[in-house]
Amino acid sequence: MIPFILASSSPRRQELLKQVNYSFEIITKDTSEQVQENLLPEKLVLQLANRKAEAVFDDHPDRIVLGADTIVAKADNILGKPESKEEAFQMLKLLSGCRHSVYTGVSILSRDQTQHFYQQTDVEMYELTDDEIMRYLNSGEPIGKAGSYAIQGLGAYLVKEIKGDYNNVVGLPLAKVMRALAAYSIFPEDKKLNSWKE
Ligand SMILES: Cc1cn([C@H]2C[C@H](O)[C@@H](COP(=O)(O)OP(=O)(O)OP(=O)(O)O)O2)c(=O)[nH]c1=O
Repeated sequence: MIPFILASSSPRRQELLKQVNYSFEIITKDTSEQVQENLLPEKLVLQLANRKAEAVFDDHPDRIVLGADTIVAKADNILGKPESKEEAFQMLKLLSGCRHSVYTGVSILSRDQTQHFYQQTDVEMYELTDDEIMRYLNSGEPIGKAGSYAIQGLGAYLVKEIKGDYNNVVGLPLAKVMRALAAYSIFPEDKKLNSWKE
């Protein structure tokens, strides 16, 4: 099995793919996160995911390369990763007591085929007091997380309900990704998974 390239430095994406025994190697390249204004969230994540995948694919045109991007959207507000504690506070204040959507775009490039897709998961947060937000910020967890929270960590405390794929909120719509990768015959061959045949 030839490992594919994960063009992402996100530890969450790496964990999710390890969880299902995929063989992959991580190669990343810095790309700009600048996009034109007023882009729909789904278009935005697709554009950024494709940019990340393309930058690596250009150097490795004979490989399968997967890029992804996650953002949080509430009405017209698009929330990426916070650049400061103050910005993280504002984001959580905006999300408090409301519903928002998490979008992850995925781009899988190879010489033979190209696949682009996105997934949307709707999340409702509990009403948060300023004190709760401050205590959460002090944990340091919001750094590097779209929307300033991590559902898989202490951020679980903030989330009342979700509708859709949980893994998509963490950073990768795993079911869709596995189904897309099945097209390349690189399904995990872990003996433990098919030991019932022996
Ligand atoms: C909403 C949410 C986001 N996140 C994370 C997933 C992503 O790592 C991050 C969004 O940032 P991204 O820009 O999508 O990814 P990244 O900068 O971490 O990695 P790379 O650009 O190299 O691919 O937010 C969580 O871990 N948990 C959550 O609940």
